[in-house]
Amino acid sequence: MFSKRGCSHCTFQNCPVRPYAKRKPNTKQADCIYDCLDLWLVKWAGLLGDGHQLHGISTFSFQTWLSQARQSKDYALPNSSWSQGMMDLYSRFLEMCKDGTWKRIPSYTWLYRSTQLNLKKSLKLTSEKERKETRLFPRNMDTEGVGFEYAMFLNPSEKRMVCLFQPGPYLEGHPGFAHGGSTATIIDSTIGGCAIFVAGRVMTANLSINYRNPIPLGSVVLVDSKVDQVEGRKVFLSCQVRSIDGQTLHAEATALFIRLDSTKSLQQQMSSQ
Ligand SMILES: CCCCCCCC(=O)SCCNC(=O)CCNC(=O)[C@H](O)C(C)(C)COP(=O)(O)OP(=O)(O)OC[C@H]1O[C@@H](n2cnc3c(N)ncnc32)[C@H](O)[C@@H]1OP(=O)(O)O
Repeated sequence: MFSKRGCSHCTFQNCPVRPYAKRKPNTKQADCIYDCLDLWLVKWAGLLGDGHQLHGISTFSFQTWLSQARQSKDYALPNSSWSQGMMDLYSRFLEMCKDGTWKRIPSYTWLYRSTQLNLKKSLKLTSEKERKETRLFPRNMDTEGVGFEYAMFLNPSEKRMVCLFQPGPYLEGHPGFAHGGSTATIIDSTIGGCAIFVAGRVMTANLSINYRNPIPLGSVVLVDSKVDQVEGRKVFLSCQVRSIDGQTLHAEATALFIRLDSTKSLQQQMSSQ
């Protein structure tokens, strides 16, 4: 994707602009760099194939591309902030995906894109514009490694979802340890993801957590959740948070999720309460 030579027009190193990209007549070098960055975002977001020319890209607003790029970026892929422990665990689960037992769950800045549920018609809580301006809470930081670094894997036959979680320095509670609220967030997200795959549109009605041992910032823990029972619209789940070696139990939780009324939009559901 990247031209090793850099852009012949703006000299931006590692510029993705291909040799075929033509600098528009009378374009200043700074403008050219801006075009190149726009194109880089387009490429990064996988929004255009190789045959597309630079020409015309600059007519799109940078903010629009940034928003689309964010929504299209899969945040559950390894990045340079992942520790060796995180990488090893990730590789272990990827290996288990090969026979189809486990599935890697991509993660975007919008929940329902992550869960691949087609809820476009029923989810009318936010307009398209509002949706672009909101972000899934655990994916609200762009800088890699400072907040929630996590990747989830689903075992559909066991109705089980695991989450590899590496809390960064912005999640600090007591010095050096993850804030209990961040632990609750990752538990809720993991259990919630599991409930969504089993029951569709759900919301957390109850989440009960026992904190057993603090989680050091930068360490890697495994959040392991499963569906225990489904009774009508109620989905009961449980979860344990353990160190990679399984020796330390950091937290355990139980939760109740309620499947939302499928005949109503989320907005109708909310306004009827
Ligand atoms: C991958 C990332 C995943 C991210 C997941 C994130 C999940 C979240 O954070 S969701 C946000 C936090 N949750 C909320 O804001 C939910 C707020 N609560 C609500 O909106 C509603 O109370 C809601 C939707 C849960 C239930 O409302 P409603 O659909 O009207 O159900 P309702 O008729 O009251 O109750 C249905 C049944 O559940 C039971 N129930 C409802 N709430 C509870 C509760 N807290 N405890 C025990 N039972 C309950 C009721 O007693 C009833 O039981 P039964 O059928 O036996 O009489």
